[in-house]
Amino acid sequence: MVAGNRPPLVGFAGEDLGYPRKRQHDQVVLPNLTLELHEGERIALLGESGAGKSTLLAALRERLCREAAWCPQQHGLVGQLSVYHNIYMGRLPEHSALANLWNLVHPLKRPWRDVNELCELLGLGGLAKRPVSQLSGGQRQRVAIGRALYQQRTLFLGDEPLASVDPHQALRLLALIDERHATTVIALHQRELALTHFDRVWGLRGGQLVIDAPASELTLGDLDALYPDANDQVTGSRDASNAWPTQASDMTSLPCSRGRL
Ligand SMILES: Nc1ncnc2c1ncn2[C@@H]1O[C@H](COP(=O)(O)OP(=O)(O)OP(=O)(O)O)[C@@H](O)[C@H]1O
Repeated sequence: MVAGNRPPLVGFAGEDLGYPRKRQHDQVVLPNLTLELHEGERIALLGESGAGKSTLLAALRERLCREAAWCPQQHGLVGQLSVYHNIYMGRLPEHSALANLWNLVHPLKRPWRDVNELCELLGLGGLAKRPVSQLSGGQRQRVAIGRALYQQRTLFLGDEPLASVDPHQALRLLALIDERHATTVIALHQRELALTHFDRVWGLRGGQLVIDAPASELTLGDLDALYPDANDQVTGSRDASNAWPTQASDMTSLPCSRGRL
């Protein structure tokens, strides 16, 4: 989407992002960062492990506060609690303490219905009562996405929310996220997906934002440059074993349906 002349939702102008340290110098991960996020943009955030994706997402989250739904890298789920209760947690602050306590034992009618509908869309139909500790990695990932969707915000920030799901599920989940959020910033490592399903790419390397460009103007080779090991891999070609479908309609396999300085 073209940002036009509208002011950004959030922007950094030559700012240092990183982590404060006691009795030492602060650790700056992304020095002198300048970027803007505009309403309606779908941003793929790429970079090798340790490049600073989580650091940037944490800074965006801090700025956007309650405007943004948040899907963390470590999921942050409570294993002993059911899928329902973990997804319900997305809106815990909206209910009274008494309602939340009651809901632990007797799920509230409307949230129970809404969460079950969401579970169907996420391919978790029939699992609402199951403890999260008894789910597969991909199912847990979908619960974490479900909890973020249940927050019902206009913005979605996700730290590798598609890391544990297969390519077909990833497309369906992305479609769900896009359907419910006007603006998204998603960290991921799937370069093809970044080019085919996002408007814009932010690429981090060596503490710098080295790519900030429309996806349509980039090639796989451009994204390879973000990864020092890329020379060992296939560049610009598609291995049939990990090729991404390009349309959500290509999918058939889903069972149902840190602080700034
Ligand atoms: N809480 C923290 N305190 C201090 N340094 C941190 C903290 N979290 C991360 N770092 C450091 O900041 C740098 C960037 O980490 P970050 O988690 O943002 O990278 P990333 O791109 O998200 O990596 P990954 O793909 O592995 O999740 C790394 O050097 C990391 O060691």
